[in-house]
Amino acid sequence: TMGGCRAAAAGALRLTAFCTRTQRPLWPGAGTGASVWARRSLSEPAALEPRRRLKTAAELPGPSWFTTLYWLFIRGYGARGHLLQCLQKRRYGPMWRSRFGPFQLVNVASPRLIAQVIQQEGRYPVRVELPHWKEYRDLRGQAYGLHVESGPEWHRIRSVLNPKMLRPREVSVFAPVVQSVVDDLLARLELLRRRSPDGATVPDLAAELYKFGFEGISAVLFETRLGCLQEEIPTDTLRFITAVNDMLTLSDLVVLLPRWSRRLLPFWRRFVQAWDDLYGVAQKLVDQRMAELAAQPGNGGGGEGMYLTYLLSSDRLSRAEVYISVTELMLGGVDTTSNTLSWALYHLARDRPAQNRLQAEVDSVCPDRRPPSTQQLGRMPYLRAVIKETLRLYPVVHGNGRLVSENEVVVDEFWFPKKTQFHLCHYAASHDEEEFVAPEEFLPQRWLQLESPSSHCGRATPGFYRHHPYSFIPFGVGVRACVGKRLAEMEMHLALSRLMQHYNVHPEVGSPLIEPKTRTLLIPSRPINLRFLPRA
Ligand code: HEM
Repeated sequence: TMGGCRAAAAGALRLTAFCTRTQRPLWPGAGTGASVWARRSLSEPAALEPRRRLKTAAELPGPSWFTTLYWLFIRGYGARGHLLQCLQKRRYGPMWRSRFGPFQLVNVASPRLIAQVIQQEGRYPVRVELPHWKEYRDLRGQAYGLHVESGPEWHRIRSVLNPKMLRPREVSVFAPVVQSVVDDLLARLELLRRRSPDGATVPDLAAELYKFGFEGISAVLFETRLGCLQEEIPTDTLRFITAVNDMLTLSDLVVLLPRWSRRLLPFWRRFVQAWDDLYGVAQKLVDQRMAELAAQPGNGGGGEGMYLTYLLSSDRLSRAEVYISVTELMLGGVDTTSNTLSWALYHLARDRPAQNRLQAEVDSVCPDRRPPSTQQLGRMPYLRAVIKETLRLYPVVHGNGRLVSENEVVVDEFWFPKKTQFHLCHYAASHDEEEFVAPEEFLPQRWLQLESPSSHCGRATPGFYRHHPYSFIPFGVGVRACVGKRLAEMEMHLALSRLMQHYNVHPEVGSPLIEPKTRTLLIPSRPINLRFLPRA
């Protein structure tokens, strides 16, 4: 399918583009710099088609900045960015323009259109310019790192980080250390559960799972256990977790506020402080580990050992780049896996048949509560389906970005100049009822081929649950996709399977339904408390 889409996108590019020349861009920023006339060579297939006039961004429907402000601040969509995607899609169709502070956005919310943008993203795709992140890095003289860096420089860093992070075989090297972190998680949940007044409830599960995420990524990076899941949580861990929260909360706000407001309002100062804390903790851990490595005779590189050892021994990153890469990997590893796991458990607790089925699968592959190996995880399709379904309902990255700087982009009958900022509406796409039957329901079985409720005479209706591949891209796609995908999946699969071996999970008595909210990422709007009852 992806090949087909690629061909379709290439076909669209081959069309001769006839755009009306406008003296002044109808939509500020849309036509600047590049010529509005886009002529492309007439190659064979396109020549047969009638000449088509391509429209410009100015012809897209969309709300004014004033209307957006109204939605964000008066109607309360500021913390419900995911629902704003759906609302605007209903109102304007699958592609519309909007403004977010200084950013002019072209929103795309159908998988077909998202695929077209991604397929034209070029060699060095950029998600979004993060001027405030960049400014902070400049202020402190730090390297830019993956999120801020672009072009061949970004690619160089990725090519160092990728090999040991994204190849399944390489990532399975980290399985034993992740298993030991899961041991700690189980012990920690057992302690909390026993200590609670009813002897079962673990309050604010996501908070515990943050520590699991942090310990997991740190164990992989540093080959050292920090003890985040112990009784006494290291102060640096708390500092880091608080700083992640502050930075993510302030990031969207700081970028909207004019510079002059920084002397009057506390936000920029707090944003800088949060980054100082994040970077400071990472730098300290790297330095500690380096001192340990230097003290160990015979441990002089070769890329053996854990991730940091590998990064340092590759010699392709400067020290400053190692610091910022480690900061970013730790940042990526905390909120993402923890919230996804919390939602998965939240739904399993409310869906007894789903939980039974998952437990039965884990028990049959790993009898006697033996911890699963990575090969055994591969034989647990329902486990993987539960995580997928959770990410479909709650994509932590609910909206992604693409700023295509190398070429112009054609999406359906629209032409966009270089440097157009696209907003890829992951949430709207994965909740689209044209793609997913009963999109608001938690139905892990939709990911298992051939299972469908509309089976006829005992035979499943093939394709009942089929969807466009780009309607579900929680980790992004292409060369800029999530670098932590494999590790995140391994962590979530190991933790969830082992939790299922040990506990029956129940909702708190009388607990309300919990909606997600947006705080840069999509997270639960209130703490998820669950009861953990040991399995007989
Ligand atoms: C449930 C777990 C996770 C989800 C859903 C997720 C999702 C994403 C998404 C959607 C992107 C943007 C990709 C794109 O633009 O195409 C991204 C980027 C990134 N993620 Fe993750 N992520 C997860 C876990 C992690 C973990 C555990 C780490 C760290 C080990 C991590 C590190 C990163 C980094 C460093 C980037 C930036 C990559 C670049 O710009 O080149 N993520 N993630």
